[in-house]
Amino acid sequence: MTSTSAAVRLDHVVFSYSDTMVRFDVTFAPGEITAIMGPSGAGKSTLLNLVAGFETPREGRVLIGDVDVTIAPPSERPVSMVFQENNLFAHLDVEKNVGLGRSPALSLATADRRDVATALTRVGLAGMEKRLPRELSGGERQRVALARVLVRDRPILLLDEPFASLGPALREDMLDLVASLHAERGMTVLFVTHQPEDARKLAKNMVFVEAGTVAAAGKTADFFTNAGPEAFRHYIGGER
Ligand SMILES: Nc1ncnc2c1ncn2[C@@H]1O[C@H](COP(=O)(O)OP(=O)(O)OP(=O)(O)O)[C@@H](O)[C@H]1O
Repeated sequence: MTSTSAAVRLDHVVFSYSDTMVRFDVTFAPGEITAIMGPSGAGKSTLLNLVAGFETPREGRVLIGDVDVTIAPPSERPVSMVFQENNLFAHLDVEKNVGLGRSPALSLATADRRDVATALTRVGLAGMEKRLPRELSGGERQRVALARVLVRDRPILLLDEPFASLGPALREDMLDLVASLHAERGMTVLFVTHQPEDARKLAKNMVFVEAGTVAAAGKTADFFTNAGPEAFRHYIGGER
């Protein structure tokens, strides 16, 4: 059940939308959680989309472990992703939404169904198998998305502000859940968040993105000292 962790590298990547250009040259440590922070519009989601394969670089390479995935379609990358919302198919019940992590056609063998049940129990949703997404709270929906991550069992997990719309207590619970799943599976996690406390609590490493590039990278603990990167201190100061 354990995913093999792998480093994620954006090697001199250049990408542009019509009027925005990003340049990323950065490595994410294998098996560790890295928080990605930075101002709105800085390019954090774009970075995750380049790793997931929803966007393709104009120059440079995307590497997962030793494998060059620069032009691989999303379905061929060893990656799971959880967004702020809309992770689930509205017309499919909880069990099927999780089962999709194992089989896009939902052709599930007995062992797959057992893994789905185990994952739902693991995230605290046993008994809710037949509910539709609209019959769940926001936190429960994100738990379903995490259960799908478990049955998908890929070595890379991309989290794009997954708990931003939850209240503080619930967010705390979800951070604990991610921390324990990471302790079990050891996947490489890239975690975009606007909350400094989330980064402090969960992430060993920090990447600070500003104006389409990595302005600073290092240990999270170092970022929060007086000697932390000035751009980051300025950003945190402005957020408070
Ligand atoms: N599909 C798109 N087409 C054109 N421009 C886009 C597209 N997606 C993002 N952009 C632009 O690219 C830049 C980076 O956007 P991105 O979503 O990566 O920022 P972000 O750091 O994740 O922001 P936020 O914290 O607000 O989510 C922004 O200027 C944005 O307007």
